[in-house]
Amino acid sequence: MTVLPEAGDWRSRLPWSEADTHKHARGRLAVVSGPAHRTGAARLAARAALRIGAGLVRVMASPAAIPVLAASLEAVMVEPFDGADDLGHRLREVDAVVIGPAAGMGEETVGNLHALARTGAVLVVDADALSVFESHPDDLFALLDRDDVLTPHGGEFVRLFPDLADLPSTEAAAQASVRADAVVLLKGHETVIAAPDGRVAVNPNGSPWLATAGTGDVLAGMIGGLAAQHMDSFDAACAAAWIHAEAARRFGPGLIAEDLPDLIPGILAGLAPKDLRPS
Ligand SMILES: NC(=O)C1=CN([C@@H]2O[C@H](COP(=O)(O)OP(=O)(O)OC[C@H]3O[C@@H](n4cnc5c(N)ncnc54)[C@H](OP(=O)(O)O)[C@@H]3O)[C@@H](O)[C@H]2O)[C@@H](O)CC1
Ligand SMILES: Nc1ncnc2c1ncn2[C@@H]1O[C@H](COP(=O)(O)OP(=O)(O)O)[C@@H](O)[C@H]1O
Repeated sequence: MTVLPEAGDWRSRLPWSEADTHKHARGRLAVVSGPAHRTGAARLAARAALRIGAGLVRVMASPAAIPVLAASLEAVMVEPFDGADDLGHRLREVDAVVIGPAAGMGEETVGNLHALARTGAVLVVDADALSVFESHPDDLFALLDRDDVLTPHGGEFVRLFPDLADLPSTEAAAQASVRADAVVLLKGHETVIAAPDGRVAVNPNGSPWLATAGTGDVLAGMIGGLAAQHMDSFDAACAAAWIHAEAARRFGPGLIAEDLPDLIPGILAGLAPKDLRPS
């Protein structure tokens, strides 16, 4: 088991911009939104993904949700889709997708995940897109590639891996990752990240200020944003967990999820190579 040091092994693998880059090359991420009255979670994830460096971020939504999203997003783009096949078609050239935050517990979420699995993008699967598979978790695992990332909190973990839930969290995450054949980030006061090749890390800087609604949605966006920049998925999950907790630690009392994305640049500035730091 590897316990991450303060700015762990992933630090040297953070995706810093090349001089000749452009927004498409910096990484294209999509976030699938919930319906019109449940768009906040996708917006949190999308903003976090931009702040962590993805070059181009789109929120995909039903036509009814578009006016709500368009009224509250600027740099994040908004795009309607009409059913799962259309979603998969529109996202055939993205690098990573976040699905689950407030996505809904219906067959629509299952269908969307099936379509996204065919795109080849790295999938960050969170919240409802995990819980909807409670009675048939193997169907979810069959859709995943090894570089996809599952991000359950404790309640979601029990739904997918009921027989592992009483194990110590490192062992539980490690076994879950092998079973799902994907990266598993098990959220909690001590977040554990496991990859199917046996890597396991415990995030060292957790902050209880994160125990507030929507912070997990931000984390999903951060992982997606790093994966979209072609960072290895396990490293992306480790880096995102550390930066996320560091943001909460620096902000302290009164933190709400909306605060987190705008704290990311200051943390990245401290991790950047000297020539890329703000002057
Ligand atoms: N701004 C927005 O739009 C936001 C939208 N959001 C969206 O809302 C939806 C519901 O999200 P959710 O996380 O509350 O959902 P869900 O897992 O169904 O129920 C929670 C139940 O599970 C249990 N539980 C056990 N362990 C747990 C743990 N470690 N952490 C948490 N729960 C744990 C616990 O049961 P208990 O143990 O208390 O019996 C609890 O009652 C989902 O779509 C999400 O994306 C949110 O992201 C917030 C911001
Ligand atoms: N007591 C705690 N100490 C440290 N981190 C916590 C604590 N409680 C929750 N967190 C973190 O807060 C985030 C909550 O995510 P999640 O439960 O998915 O919330 P939401 O669905 O509301 O976005 C996770 O990153 C989790 O690790």
